[in-house]
Amino acid sequence: MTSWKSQRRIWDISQTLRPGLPVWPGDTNFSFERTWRMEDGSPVNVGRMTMSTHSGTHADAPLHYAADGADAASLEFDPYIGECLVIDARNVTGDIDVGDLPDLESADRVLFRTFESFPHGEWREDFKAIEADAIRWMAVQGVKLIGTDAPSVDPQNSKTMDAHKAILAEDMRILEGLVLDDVPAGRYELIALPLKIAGGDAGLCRAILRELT
Ligand SMILES: Nc1ccccc1C(=O)C[C@H](N)C(=O)O
Ligand SMILES: [Zn+2]
Ligand SMILES: [Zn+2]
Repeated sequence: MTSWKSQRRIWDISQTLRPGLPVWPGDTNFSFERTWRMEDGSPVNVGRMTMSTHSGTHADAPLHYAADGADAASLEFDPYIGECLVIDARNVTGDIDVGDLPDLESADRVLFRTFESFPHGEWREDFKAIEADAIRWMAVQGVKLIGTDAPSVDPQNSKTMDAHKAILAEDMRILEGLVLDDVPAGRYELIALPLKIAGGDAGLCRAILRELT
């Protein structure tokens, strides 16, 4: 038998898609059901899912926050694969601002851990967002992708979407809903490819971090 054990340690930073997955208030719940069942005599099991494009761990496509923005199927690979810096922002009070940022070590991709423990079982309205100034500051430093364990880079009640707009203006990319509980701050290889959904305003991701060589 082939052994699939990786030489380098891998952290799964994806939420598990399942019924009961916390979703943005008012958005579509995640559901999964079997349409063909082996116990009913089918030669195979086949399922069907219903979900929001922003379920669990996902990448926002620019189309989510710009009417003429790129859809999920048009997203480039490069922002979603490569070296990243995980920042521990658990002790930040309020939203993440420029003064909360450590030395970014020339990272192209930055992921923020804000939760002490990821809320797998409940929706948390009080998540930490990211200030537009902090986004612009990261852009100046060369950051191309911003990720967070929070469900959005803007506060839940935002009407102005300042962080998303700053990200649009800087042509950066976004990952939301990462699970970083077991990941010490530092540098990793990120792999988080969004699903290729034509017209999609976001793409669900299986996101992992891999130990660097
Ligand atoms: N599902 C929604 C319904 C209404 C308003 C926002 C959302 C979001 O999912 C926000 C989000 N994840 C974001 O990209 O910031
Ligand atoms: Zn989103
Ligand atoms: Zn977003």
